[in-house]
Amino acid sequence: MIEARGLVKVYGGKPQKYAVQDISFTVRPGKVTGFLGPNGAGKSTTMRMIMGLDDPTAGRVTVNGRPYAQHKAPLREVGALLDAKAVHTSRSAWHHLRAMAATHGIPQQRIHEVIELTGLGPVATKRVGGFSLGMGQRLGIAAALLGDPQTVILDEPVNGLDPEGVLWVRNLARSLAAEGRTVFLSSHLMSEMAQTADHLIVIGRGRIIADASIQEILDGQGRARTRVRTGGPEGAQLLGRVLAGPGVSIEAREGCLLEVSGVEPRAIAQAALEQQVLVCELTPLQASLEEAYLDLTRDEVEYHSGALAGRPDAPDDVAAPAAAGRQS
Ligand SMILES: Nc1ncnc2c1ncn2[C@@H]1O[C@H](COP(=O)(O)OP(=O)(O)OP(=O)(O)O)[C@@H](O)[C@H]1O
Repeated sequence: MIEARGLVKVYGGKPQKYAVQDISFTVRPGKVTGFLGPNGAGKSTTMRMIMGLDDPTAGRVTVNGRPYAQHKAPLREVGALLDAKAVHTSRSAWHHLRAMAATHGIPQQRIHEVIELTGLGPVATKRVGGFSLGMGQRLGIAAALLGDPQTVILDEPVNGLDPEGVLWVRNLARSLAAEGRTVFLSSHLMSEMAQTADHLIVIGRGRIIADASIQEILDGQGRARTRVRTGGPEGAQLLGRVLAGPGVSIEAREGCLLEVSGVEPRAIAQAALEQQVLVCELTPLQASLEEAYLDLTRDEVEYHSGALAGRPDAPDDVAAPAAAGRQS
């Protein structure tokens, strides 16, 4: 279990930079919790504070009831992959893990287990300097699991991995959670988190903007739309005019097809009945998770892409690709 209360991190310089601004959250055991946010949102800073690598400017964070530094055997409580490149490149994977195990009183048998678990067997005696990105990530995860910790923290674990590697990390995270461990993974990709996490904590510009299950995040968008297909274009036009009003958005897709938000499907059916408009289809559409995420973080991204920068409508445009990919 990870508990953060009133956590603040300010970096020096002028002006001072709030990397994390008064955040509180709990990461519970038995679940995969995704820590999701755009680049520069404060994910790595938060994870570094959890691991005692950065001191909070204010607030407190504990792992399994205590600050990291107060655990007698921290590697057995919490294992983390924060920077996969932070290893001696001249050492072999085996030597890297053995050095860690030796300083933490971990038996050699456990080194064999994590090498087996992470598929590093064939390269265990090779120099880490020659490792591919994927092998480096696997070694970082092996190191995180070395102490058989109750809590596992992985910062962007699928970054740079091939599809097989991504699937492997996903399955590993899920199986660790199924064993009752606390699993906390960061990512800036909703598509990845949607397939791995049970619960999401969304951060933007150092503030928590959502802390909920995936379903709750979808439900909370309030952007439910309804696809309405009428018997002919005149009916669609008439219905569009009747439904129009404050808070209602109506998009004409084709002659006979409307997408309506801000009106319940039943009220649409009622209006069609009153106007004697034949309705051939009335389908509730749910916002995609990607769309929900873009909506949540629209104002929280540090930098929009160059092509959009400077345009007054930039934040709205950022959501356009997801809107185009809406699923029914
Ligand atoms: N050592 C530092 N000194 C000054 N500013 C920093 C430092 N580390 C991080 N920051 C700033 O704090 C903010 C949060 O950074 P952080 O790395 O925690 O974000 P992140 O969500 O992990 O982003 P990314 O996905 O890009 O890694 C950013 O604006 C970053 O530039």
